[in-house]
Amino acid sequence: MGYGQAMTDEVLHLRAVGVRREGADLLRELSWTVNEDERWVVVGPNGAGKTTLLQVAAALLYPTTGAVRVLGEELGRTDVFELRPRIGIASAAVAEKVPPDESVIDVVLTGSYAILGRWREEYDSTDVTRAVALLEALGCADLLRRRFGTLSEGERKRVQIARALMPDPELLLLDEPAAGLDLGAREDLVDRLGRLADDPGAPTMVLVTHHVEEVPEGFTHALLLRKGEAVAQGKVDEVFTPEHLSDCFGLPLTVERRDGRWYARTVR
Ligand SMILES: Nc1ncnc2c1ncn2[C@@H]1O[C@H](COP(=O)(O)OP(=O)(O)OP(=O)(O)O)[C@@H](O)[C@H]1O
Repeated sequence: MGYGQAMTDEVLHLRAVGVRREGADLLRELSWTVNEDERWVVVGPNGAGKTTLLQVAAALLYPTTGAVRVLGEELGRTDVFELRPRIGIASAAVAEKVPPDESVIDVVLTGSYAILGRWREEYDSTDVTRAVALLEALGCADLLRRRFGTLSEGERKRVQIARALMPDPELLLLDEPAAGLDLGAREDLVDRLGRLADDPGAPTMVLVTHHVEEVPEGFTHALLLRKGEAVAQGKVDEVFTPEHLSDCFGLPLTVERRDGRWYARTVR
């Protein structure tokens, strides 16, 4: 099949993608395909290129070399302003741009239009009902009148995910959703994401993390990144081996799976 012909269930396709900035290769020769019913985790050490990859997948960053197709549209040949509302993204970069005075309900509502800061948009009652339902599903309906700037880190993460889901995206990208959370908040979030992953009506998901412990049950595939290159990719249990993870993090690791969750530690 030629590159121009998208498979019907393909959501994301990267072919030999490179991203170069100031002489550094942030991504190098990366080829990757994500299909509709898959839930992917992207795992790798600091600086591996995970956030860069998510920016490309979100149609926020064009690759220097190679080709990217997102939801059937080829980057560089499509109107990204039409494409972006079909993609939900929750990341620290997005959260930083939220005005601290913005109410939680408005942070979620403005997700419909992939914009930040409420400014004279009109929302109908179905939008409000949906925003409230999403906040409820993420366990934070009681926060809807609070100002975003007053929330704890864990509360912010959940509100951001509700916001990313607001436009009913076909692709949901989550950049380190559990970073900065305490143990209880992490487990709560991992559990909720696991339930979302199991929902056949949920969007295709890609979740970036440093820790295999943060991979929710129900995530089917993994991509290991190191220095901008893929170390391994495929079904999660074929990728999360001691060999691949040791290679990815550059130290000897043992890995185990218990009750659907993953645990890694250094070999002593
Ligand atoms: N504009 C830039 N110029 C040069 N290097 C850059 C630029 N932007 C990012 N980098 C570098 O690219 C590498 C990949 O960054 P990226 O944020 O994608 O990694 P990451 O895997 O998400 O890292 P982390 O886990 O620490 O968040 C890092 O080493 C970073 O310092």
